[in-house]
Amino acid sequence: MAVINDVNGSQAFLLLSALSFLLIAYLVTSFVYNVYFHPLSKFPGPKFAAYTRIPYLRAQLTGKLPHYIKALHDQYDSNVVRISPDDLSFTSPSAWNDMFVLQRGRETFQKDVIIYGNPPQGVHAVLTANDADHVRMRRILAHAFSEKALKMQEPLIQSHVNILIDQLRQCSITSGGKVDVEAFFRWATFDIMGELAFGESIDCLRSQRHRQWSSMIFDLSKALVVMSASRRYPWSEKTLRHFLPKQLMRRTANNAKLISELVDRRLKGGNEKQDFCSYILKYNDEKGMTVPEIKANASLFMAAGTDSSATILTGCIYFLTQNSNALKRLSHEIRNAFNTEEDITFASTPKLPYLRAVLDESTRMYPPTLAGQPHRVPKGGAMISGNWVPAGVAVQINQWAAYQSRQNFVEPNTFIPERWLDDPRFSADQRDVYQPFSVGPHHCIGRTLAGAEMRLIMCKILWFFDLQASEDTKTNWPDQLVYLRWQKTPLVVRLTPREVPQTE
Ligand code: HEM
Repeated sequence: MAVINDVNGSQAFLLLSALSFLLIAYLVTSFVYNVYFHPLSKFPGPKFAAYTRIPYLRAQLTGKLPHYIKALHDQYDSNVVRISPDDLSFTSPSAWNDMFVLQRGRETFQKDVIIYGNPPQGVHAVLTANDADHVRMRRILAHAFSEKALKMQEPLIQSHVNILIDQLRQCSITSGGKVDVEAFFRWATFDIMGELAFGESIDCLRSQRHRQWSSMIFDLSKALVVMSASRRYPWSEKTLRHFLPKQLMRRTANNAKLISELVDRRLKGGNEKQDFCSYILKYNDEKGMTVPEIKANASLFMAAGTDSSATILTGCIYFLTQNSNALKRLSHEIRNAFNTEEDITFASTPKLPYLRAVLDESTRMYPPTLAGQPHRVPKGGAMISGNWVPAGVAVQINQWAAYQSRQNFVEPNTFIPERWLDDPRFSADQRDVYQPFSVGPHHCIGRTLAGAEMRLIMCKILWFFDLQASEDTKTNWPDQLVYLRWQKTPLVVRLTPREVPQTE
């Protein structure tokens, strides 16, 4: 009996030893291959990141992905780094065109489905649609985002900006001047986009009813990051889904239902409003969009067209409160450009050069789009910024890392609007790398709208109020985690209503 046990024991020992040996051999071989022989081994980056995705996933799940990518670009002093076994990050200006602009004879770079995932109910909006569907949807949507449409939409947007100003005034009176502008900008941009996407107000500024919707975006983007990390491994996607907060999942489902009802109501409502649907209905022919696609796009507008502008506006207020010269110069420019409030319009505000510089510099310091837009290199490979990259590799441009790079900007970590005004101190700035709205066929369709909205809001705020930091303004406010978007915390500043010239 003892002999049999000994034989079994030694067989088990041999088996275990063989398995351990195979495992070690596999780990060593894959390390040596990934680090020294992989087609990406020529790119700079840490050996551990070349070997395993663990550092990337850790950064992603702890809300520090842009920080991780920026640190690697700084450490290797390079505008291309290998951030995981098959991911490259670029911060060079030419990478934008090389990746996103159509090139004859080359297939397009496709969005990395591991990151973007598949849409609920399988209906894609314009952002993730395949090339043919993208062209079809974009053709219809272009009418709703044209200069002409924007002109017609101005009264709607002005009315919401006026509500914002009234609400800020009331809040500043009741709270001794202290106002959390982060919340107000989020509510205002939701109200404006609700009006344009559904033809009715979500009314976050005046009522509590839908405010939860606007604050939910932060939790939702965390959940999206967890899901996208989990898609890396087939076993983890289904498992991790069970750990997402049930309340968030319930609220997301309720939201989707609400969006669907709002679109249904709008589609029944005819064509007299100046919102997006009026254009979609007018130009929707047999090659147009289906109702589920209209709903998917309405949902995208609420996600893409609200927090992005609100982030730049909040960042802009923060940087102005920390830079008294810039605040003084901008207040002076705005208050001298107009005679009365009525002069502040979509047509007049682009004429203010310092305002443009302040908004660009706020966007450079605190860009709202932080996902890096990971895309896969198409069949046949591609040249990106002078580097040959094989097919299938995931490539991205992380805007924050690119804008904070000393290879691209002089004094990159300092807020200096003058750099956008041809100040010779900044002649070495690589301004071409600054593409907050991306380039190519998928560039932001709401770019003109966002610019008009942000200029209007900034002008009206500095027209009606004196702005100052308050004792509650955190001086390190932008030190925030990132889950696709900055996880913004309240920004409490002092707004004091000022005497303004009255309309005759
Ligand atoms: C300052 C504010 C904004 C910034 C910085 C911004 C930035 C961007 C960027 C970088 C993209 C490309 C995303 C990608 O390819 O993965 C994009 C796409 C898009 N944006 Fe914006 N956006 C802003 C405001 C808006 C607004 C107000 C709307 C209005 C609804 C909007 C609607 C869209 C849509 C629909 C797309 C997808 C376009 C396509 O795939 O063809 N954005 N935006």
